[in-house]
Amino acid sequence: MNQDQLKQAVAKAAIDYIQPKLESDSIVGVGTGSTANYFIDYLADIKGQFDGTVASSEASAERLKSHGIPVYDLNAVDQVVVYVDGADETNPQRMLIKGGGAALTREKIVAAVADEFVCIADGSKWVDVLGAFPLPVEVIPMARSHVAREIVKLGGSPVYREGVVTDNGNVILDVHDLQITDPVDFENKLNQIVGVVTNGLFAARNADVLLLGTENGVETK
Ligand SMILES: O=C[C@H](O)[C@H](O)[C@H](O)COP(=O)(O)O
Repeated sequence: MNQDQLKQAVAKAAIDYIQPKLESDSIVGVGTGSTANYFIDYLADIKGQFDGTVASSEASAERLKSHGIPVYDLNAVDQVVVYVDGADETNPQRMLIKGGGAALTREKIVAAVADEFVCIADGSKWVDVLGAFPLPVEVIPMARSHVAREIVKLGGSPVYREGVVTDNGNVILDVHDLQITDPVDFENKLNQIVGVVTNGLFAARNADVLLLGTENGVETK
């Protein structure tokens, strides 16, 4: 199977995983990216088995609405029963790097609210040590140079993602040359830099379940 087929396989597996947990008043958290897009398309097949969704990006909200799936403001819901999203990297502890599509902050918010976080990823995302994928950091625009200098002090090489503005009106620095041996510590250190909104490490709040697409099928980690 190619990478696209693996993404479809894990998206379908996520539907099978969440379906028994859904009730007529359930709210499903929906992530962002190409794998999440497959999940959205499969979710359309079971609409009516849950109330609606909250989305981690404007793009996902639009895709959900195009399928006739209700999308709620997160402030208007009491509970998100499950959050399903892709990742750019995952380690064996289900700690993740996310934000390749610049949606990391809203993704982290929905993940924080959700009772359960199900990550769906093709096998190319599996690593022993996080950091080969440049770590996205969302930054308030006026703090960009300050944050970049502070990241250099932490041993990273920040690169401004030209032309990208997040759904929150901010910019992204992608941090290269990392080998993140203590993800919770590094996530916290980055978040303490003034001007950082958040970073793409999902370590303090890792995924509860990982559905990993491999040549041998979808493995549950
Ligand atoms: O900001 C984007 C998200 O974190 C995505 O979940 C991540 O980049 C993975 O995207 P894809 O499923 O397209 O590989």
